[in-house]
Amino acid sequence: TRISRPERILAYVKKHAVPGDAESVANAIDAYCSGVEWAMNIGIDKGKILDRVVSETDPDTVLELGTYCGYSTVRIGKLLRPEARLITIEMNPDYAKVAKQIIALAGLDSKVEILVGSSSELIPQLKKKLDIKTLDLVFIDHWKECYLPDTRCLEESGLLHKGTVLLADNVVCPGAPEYVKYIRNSSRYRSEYFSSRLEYLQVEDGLEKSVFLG
Ligand SMILES: Oc1cc(-c2ccc(F)cc2)cc2cncnc12
Ligand SMILES: [Mg+2]
Repeated sequence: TRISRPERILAYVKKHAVPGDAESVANAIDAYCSGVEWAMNIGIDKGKILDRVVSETDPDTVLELGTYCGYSTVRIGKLLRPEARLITIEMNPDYAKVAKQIIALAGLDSKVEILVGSSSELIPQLKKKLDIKTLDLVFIDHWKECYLPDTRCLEESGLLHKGTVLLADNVVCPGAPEYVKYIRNSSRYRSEYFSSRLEYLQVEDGLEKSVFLG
């Protein structure tokens, strides 16, 4: 059988990126996915919104739900201070295998920890397993049906503090209606929608930024 799409992306990055240069890794993935074949990375336009939210939040501890090939992991990781930590959860071991190599190529492996498994099982273990107190930023970009249950789990696990930022991808396409309904109607969050484009296409999509009020 042919190699998978993530493995084709990895091969392209190995050929075209500069080891240790995170920006060249992200640019290589964008070049491949714009020019050769589409893939579900956050992409350039939404990526710039992600960059701005990460820079404004300047987090010590970040949780990403949904690693895929590690594109957003690299985009976030390259903006973090040296002592900051980024935990990313991916349930597909084949995706995680590729992401680990892409994150290492970007020179970010010292800041990033990839956990392979179900977010609903791993979130309750974060405090104990990873000596984490609370999260400063959560980037939600996995299966849309998991956005709301995982957010409830983050609340109940005591992982959110006053001011924690949740940033959710794909709130328009493919859409996360239950999550959006909950978060926009909850008095425990202040939410803001950032309209953009689906990665590498002219279709509308957007990010929902929600600040936990405690
Ligand atoms: O950014 C994304 C985009 C799409 C997607 C797929 C097919 C389509 F037609 C449109 C959009 C799916 C995703 C699944 N998980 C995380 N992120 C995703
Ligand atoms: Mg996405």
